[in-house]
Amino acid sequence: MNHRELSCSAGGQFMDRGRMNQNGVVQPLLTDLYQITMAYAYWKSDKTDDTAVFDLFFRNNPFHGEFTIFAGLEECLKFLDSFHYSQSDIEYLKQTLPEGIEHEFFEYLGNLTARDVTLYAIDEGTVAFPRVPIIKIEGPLIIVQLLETTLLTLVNYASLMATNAARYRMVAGKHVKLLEFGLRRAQGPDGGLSASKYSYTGGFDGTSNVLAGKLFNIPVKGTHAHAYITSFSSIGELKTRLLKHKQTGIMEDLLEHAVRHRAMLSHLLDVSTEESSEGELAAMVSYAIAFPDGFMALVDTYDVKRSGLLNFSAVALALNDLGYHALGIRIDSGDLAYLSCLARETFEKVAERFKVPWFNKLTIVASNDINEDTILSLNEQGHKIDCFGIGTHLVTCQRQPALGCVYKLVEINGQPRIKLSQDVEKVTMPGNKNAYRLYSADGHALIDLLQKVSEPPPAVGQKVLCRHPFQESKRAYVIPSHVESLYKVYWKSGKICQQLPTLEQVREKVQISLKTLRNDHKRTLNPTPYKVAVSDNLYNFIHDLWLQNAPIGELS
Ligand SMILES: Nc1ncnc2c1ncn2[C@@H]1O[C@H](COP(=O)(O)OP(=O)(O)OP(=O)(O)O)[C@@H](O)[C@H]1O
Ligand SMILES: O=P(O)(O)OC[C@H]1O[C@H](OP(=O)(O)OP(=O)(O)O)[C@H](O)[C@@H]1O
Ligand SMILES: O=C(O)c1cccnc1
Ligand SMILES: [Mg+2]
Repeated sequence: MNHRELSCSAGGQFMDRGRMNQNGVVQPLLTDLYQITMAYAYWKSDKTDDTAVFDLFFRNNPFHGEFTIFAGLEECLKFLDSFHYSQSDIEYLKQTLPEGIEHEFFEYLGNLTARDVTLYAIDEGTVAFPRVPIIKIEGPLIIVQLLETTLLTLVNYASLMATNAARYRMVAGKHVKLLEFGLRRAQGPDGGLSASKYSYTGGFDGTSNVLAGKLFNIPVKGTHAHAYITSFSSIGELKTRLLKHKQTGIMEDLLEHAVRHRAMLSHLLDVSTEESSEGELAAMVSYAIAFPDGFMALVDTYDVKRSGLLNFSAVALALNDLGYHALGIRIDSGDLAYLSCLARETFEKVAERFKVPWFNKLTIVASNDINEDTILSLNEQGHKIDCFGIGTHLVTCQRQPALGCVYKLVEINGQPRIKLSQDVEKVTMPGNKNAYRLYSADGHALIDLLQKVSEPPPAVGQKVLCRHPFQESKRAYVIPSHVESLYKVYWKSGKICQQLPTLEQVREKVQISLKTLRNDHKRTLNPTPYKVAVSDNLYNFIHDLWLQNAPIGELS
């Protein structure tokens, strides 16, 4: 993989070309061959001056949900900014495209940029709904066609991942920490980086992925693996037992403190020291010496109750003697509800007996194949987990591995285009459209409305007829208390023309935008679909065009 310039852009300011760093794999050849063969055929048929409008949208929300978080916009803009076929790209295409391609076409490709393209989009981090284009792109037909696959790959997984993360955040509640641990299981290195970035956007608090931390300025967090515990089998293996007292600076034997506390704890917790693992104790002592201010230990390697909690508490009390406060534990197997409650009870007993009130507040991290349903079930059972570490099912989007965003031609040279289908849901909405979100007086989003660009926007306090795009009898009057025009011009005349938010700001936007959705649209089981409508004018326009384009069959 050729990551030429893996780097995140610093957001928050207008970006100029010099600052436009992008994952090096995102380049014009990261596309399907058919975009380039079509480009040649368009060029041959003298369509270089044709202008087109394409809509980028999805038809169904993922994960049996009724909302999607739009993400990936900043990467699309960086791609437009850097769009240019290099000399070696052109050489490769010369060898790869069928023989007989006129050399002037390669010259044309070599001079192509996205300067004449205009891109409209909904803000990144906003909730979005089926059939409402999240990006609308206008410009010379050939260039806007060539952008299709790359824009889709930049938006599809990003939005899927941000939506998945937002759903985990909703079920976990706002007080529980969520960490993304998925790199080892992700769809390759680039998938892993995107997963870390967009799970943060969706509401995770950090990642274990160090490169993602560096590139995107996401908090990086972590504990340790079972290997660390199992690499020790006895206290005799400890090469050092000494740790400096935090306040006095005097070196003390941490192991000696831990062994003394362990003996006392074994009565309090009713666990025999013989049953517990000496290797685990040695591993924890050595880890505590390495990170006296950040001691967080895995307690499930042998037995949480009979070994892990006893050893952890002994080492944490030993650290306390030397002026340090441990952070907590991680549980990575077994019944996470039961074991987290057991751990909290243990900490409460220790807090009381040893007069260390902060022991009550030790962090309990849980991991091991966690998904949305596990969290819901743990919530029902009652648990004392403060932080979930989630890998596989988050990053692979277990419940639905792809979002079906598509990119469809809706207008060419000012003339609308419609794609018909036996499946009504797949018929495209023709023409250049604007999108509005209408809000009720209590601040909730009521409906998204698509109109032809020539129509005046809906006005606050005025009745608007909102029609189902395909079912004639489904319509409703809406009197909005607030009207939001969903599109902003993000790219025009070769420049990004909005101040781009930082990743942090996009992450905040996700939560703000989700708050505007009624709870029944967000519930996990059978959520209510959010309404997406068209104006009466657009309804008639679509259906007239449909009749003009659908052949009339003949029965014989
Ligand atoms: N209280 C609980 N309620 C519902 N699901 C749970 C609960 N505790 C754990 N789980 C989930 O149950 C599954 C248990 O996984 P598994 O059967 O592999 O057991 P394990 O504890 O990992 O076993 P091992 O000790 O062999 O590693 C995980 O997906 C975990 O997230
Ligand atoms: O379970 P996930 O949601 O994917 O979270 C990440 C997992 O990765 C680590 O162990 P790994 O799975 O590599 O090994 P183990 O489960 O066999 O200990 C960690 O201990 C978690 O269990
Ligand atoms: O830091 C951790 O605990 C971690 C990181 C990656 C995978 N599993 C756990
Ligand atoms: Mg595992």
